[in-house]
Amino acid sequence: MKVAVFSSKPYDKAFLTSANQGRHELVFHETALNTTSAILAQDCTAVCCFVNDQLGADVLEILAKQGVKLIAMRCAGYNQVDLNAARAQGITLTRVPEYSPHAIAEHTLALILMLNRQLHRAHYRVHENDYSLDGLLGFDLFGKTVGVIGTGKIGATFARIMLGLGCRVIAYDPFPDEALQTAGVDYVALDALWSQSDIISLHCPLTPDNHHLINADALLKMKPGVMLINTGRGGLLDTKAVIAGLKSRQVGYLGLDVYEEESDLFFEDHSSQLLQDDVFARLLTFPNVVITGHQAFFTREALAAIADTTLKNLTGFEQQDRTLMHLIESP
Ligand SMILES: NC(=O)c1ccc[n+]([C@@H]2O[C@H](COP(=O)([O-])OP(=O)(O)OC[C@H]3O[C@@H](n4cnc5c(N)ncnc54)[C@H](O)[C@@H]3O)[C@@H](O)[C@H]2O)c1
Repeated sequence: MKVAVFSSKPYDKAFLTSANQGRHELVFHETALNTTSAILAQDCTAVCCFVNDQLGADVLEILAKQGVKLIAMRCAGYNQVDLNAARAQGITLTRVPEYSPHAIAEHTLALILMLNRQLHRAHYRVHENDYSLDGLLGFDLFGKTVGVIGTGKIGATFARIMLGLGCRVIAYDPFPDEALQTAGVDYVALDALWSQSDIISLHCPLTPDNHHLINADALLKMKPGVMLINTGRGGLLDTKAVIAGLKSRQVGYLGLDVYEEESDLFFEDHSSQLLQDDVFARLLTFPNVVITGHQAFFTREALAAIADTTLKNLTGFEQQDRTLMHLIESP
């Protein structure tokens, strides 16, 4: 089967080619999928996409007209896919529901430790022969309350890590996980999570219902100086409201691996260009904000698992064997 792989980086090519073993004809394109680049999928039965490829109704229509029958997402989230339009166009959707929840959960912990112990600032001080500690004061994680929003595969893994560090873990999820409750996680209402948490971490999918879940109202209910961590999806957090919270010190620390407008920025080297996004530029001015460019998933184990499941999805579609496929069901 001929497959156009969009937004492909050298590491995607390496892991997908290795998992493919020559079975499918993979055509790699560095460009992201959008209305202009969709033409590159001509003659392809499938396209393989990543988090910032555009899969709105307009792109899906172009793909369908060119004969594309399958969109194989090589990620877990699919908030950018117009599911109704895909169904209307008769396009099948697959994804990689699980690759390494540890990769994202461990990166979440890295952001927490970096912010708390000011490692980003300490690193530069030492390189400037400055060993003063003023301004680097942290706090013990032991005994602090961590609020986890969404306790699926990643949130549950993260919750267990924080329990292991001696934190009190509270969570909000419409579908509580009994095993986590047994392990010591208390499920609470959102308002209680806002008011009790020293650290709040987002691990739910972005849906129309929870866009800007963290907004000005929610921020007012939180403990002053709260630490916010978002490795979920950028749209879960109202960035402008959080910037106001940082300025008033209601938000004490902010760790982001995702950003609302990341599709214009992340995964590319823009170092010789001027940054045009003023909101993002403001975030970069705070000493208590750490941002990574959607790299939480980026471990060897995760990339190997993503490639393996993506190839199974392609082969399952070709063989019409649903047991091999991880389908995204229509709403
Ligand atoms: N930064 C990264 O590199 C990266 C990588 C993978 C996934 N993610 C993000 O992490 C999210 C979670 O991934 P997962 O594999 O744990 O998914 P999952 O499907 O296993 O778990 C999601 C959980 O969120 C819960 N949920 C849904 N809506 C909610 C809401 N409004 N409030 C609270 N909980 C809600 C669900 O009940 C479920 O338990 C993905 O949807 C994706 O957006 C980020």
